[in-house]
Amino acid sequence: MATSFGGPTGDSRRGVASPRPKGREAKNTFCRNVTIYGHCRYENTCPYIHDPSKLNRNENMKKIFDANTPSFTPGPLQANPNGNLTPSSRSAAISPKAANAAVFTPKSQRSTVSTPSLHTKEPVIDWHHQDFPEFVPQNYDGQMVDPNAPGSVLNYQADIFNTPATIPTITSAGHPNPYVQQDSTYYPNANTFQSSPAFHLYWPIGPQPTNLLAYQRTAHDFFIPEPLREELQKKSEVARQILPNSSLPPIEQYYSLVCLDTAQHKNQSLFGYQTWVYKAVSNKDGNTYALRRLEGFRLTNENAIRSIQPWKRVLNGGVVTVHDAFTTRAFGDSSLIIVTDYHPCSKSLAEEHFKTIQVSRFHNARQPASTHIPEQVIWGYIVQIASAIKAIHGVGLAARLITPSKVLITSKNRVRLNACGILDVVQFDNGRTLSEVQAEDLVQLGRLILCVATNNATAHLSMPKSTEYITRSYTPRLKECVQWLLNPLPPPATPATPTAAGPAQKDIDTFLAGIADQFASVFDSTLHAEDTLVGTLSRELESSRLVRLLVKLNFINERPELDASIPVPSGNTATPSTAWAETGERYYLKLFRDYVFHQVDANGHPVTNLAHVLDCLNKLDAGSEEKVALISRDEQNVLIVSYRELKRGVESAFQDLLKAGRSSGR
Ligand SMILES: Nc1ncnc2c1ncn2[C@@H]1O[C@H](COP(=O)(O)OP(=O)(O)OP(=O)(O)O)[C@@H](O)[C@H]1O
Repeated sequence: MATSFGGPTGDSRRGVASPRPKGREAKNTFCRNVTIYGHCRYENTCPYIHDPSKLNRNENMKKIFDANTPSFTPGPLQANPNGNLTPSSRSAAISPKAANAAVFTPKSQRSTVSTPSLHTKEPVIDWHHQDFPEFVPQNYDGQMVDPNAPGSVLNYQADIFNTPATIPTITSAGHPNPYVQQDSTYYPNANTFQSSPAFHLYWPIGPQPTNLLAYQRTAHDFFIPEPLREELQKKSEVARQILPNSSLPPIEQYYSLVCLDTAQHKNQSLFGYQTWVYKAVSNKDGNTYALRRLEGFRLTNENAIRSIQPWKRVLNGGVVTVHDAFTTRAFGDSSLIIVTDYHPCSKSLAEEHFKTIQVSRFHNARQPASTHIPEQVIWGYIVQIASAIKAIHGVGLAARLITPSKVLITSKNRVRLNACGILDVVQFDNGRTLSEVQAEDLVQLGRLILCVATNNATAHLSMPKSTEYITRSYTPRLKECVQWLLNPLPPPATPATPTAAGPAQKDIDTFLAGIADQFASVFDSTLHAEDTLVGTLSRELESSRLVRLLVKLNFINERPELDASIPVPSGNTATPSTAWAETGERYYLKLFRDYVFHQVDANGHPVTNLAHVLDCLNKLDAGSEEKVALISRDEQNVLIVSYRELKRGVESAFQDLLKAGRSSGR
């Protein structure tokens, strides 16, 4: 393709020199760079005329520079009683239908600048214009229409903090969502997006990286950070993994079981049964769940299995949500199945912090890993688990199993209590009171912290050694916290210990009050993490918006089967039309595609500039009034259109496609 951004408009972005005019032509031809950009970079060498007074007023010139020719400059906006800003004078504004009157005929050999004109005598292109409600950005120019005085305009730019009450709602009415205007087959549930923010304020939220060089910033600025992308993709991949020749049977509505628990040695001491953990997909909702199977469990009391019901209502960020419990014979025995949320790529605290070594052929043991765990990480665990315990105790339950192998790390420093509710079923009649098992939760938390901090799964069995390690490696605050949790009775009150905050009792509320300062610090870290994620999300929002636009453009551009015509239904009968031919609005779009993606530099080398692409697509999506010079592939014609007209063309063409698709019953 001989795409070049030359011609008299060659002054444009790529700085390509004008092609040589033929003979006398230049003498009477006004330079298009001046017409389009107001100046010509190559004035010294460019053979075209740059001073309008020197121009021969022949017929041709009159046609281009006729004073009566309406200009593209939008007229001043005026507020109408509905609160919309509209052109003050119809004649001064460009009607969207002006695009219909484009004199541009790409197949012709004319080489003059074709400026859409309302007074053109050229035959009107067969453009099946649709009457779409066009999105007109409103209320962004510091001007708002005063609802109390229709027609008057408020200026709220001066003090945005003091005027919101007087600003008419910047809500769904003031910030129409681009997706709402789309056809519902393309954007199902489009109406649910009503309250999304202004879509044409394409400015990244949050701090900008300043110490990066331009070439380093491009991808970094626009896309999701690499580690996060990798983590999310890995999780998605793991969640979708299946075993093609698996012999595991489907259980109830759960199928595609994959065993997550690959350890040969099964620890039966926690539940009293051999356990297995599977990932499975539910055919009811398509979601993936974790199923824990207790092999050989026999249900002797119907009420036991019902004790899982209150756990379904524990929805806490620190607890792996429990969904169901039932018994099954699908494995050839009688097994208890507990269904919980599945967290792909998660590890238990034991897997993370204790190394597993094979002691004998049948027995593995967890050994200390060598790494020292930073105190902030430990406080993060304490705060998250304590808040989970608070939620559990708050509904009259007890976690009952807070051990390193049953606390899951689901993402960086995010922990959740796993296997909750299982002991309530399997030890239903054990006769322990609620306060006993709740007090036991605090002791188990103390033990867990001790083991994790010392990197030793059996640290609680050698207390003096472990306490000495904690004294050496961590602050007295952490040591006091662990001691308070482990002691059966509260220790003597000191200002730093939780007992200082209340009466001498040992419950989760007293503990939370005692570690309030750590809560504040963990909460602050969480807020920072959230800010970062929201910033990332806002970037991805832009990406997803542009993907939709790109998909639309690609639906429209150069459809081979529609190159000559497309059946456009008129009334009930489909009539053939030439609307898809390259003389309609699609021709603009095709040239626009060249302008965005197929630019070449002065040497004819491809330009792959992501910023240029994003800039153009953002303007197209916003329907900006800015004009763009599109050059035909044979370089003989230049077409000047605004992004707004291009956007209208995209909408119109896309609607035609949807109608054609529906009429063919697809
Ligand atoms: N809800 C879940 N979502 C994702 N993975 C899970 C879930 N529950 C457990 N797992 C994973 O399944 C594996 C086995 O879990 P399990 O609780 O049996 O731990 P374990 O280390 O085998 O403990 P034990 O020593 O008691 O056998 C672990 O790797 C754990 O990360």
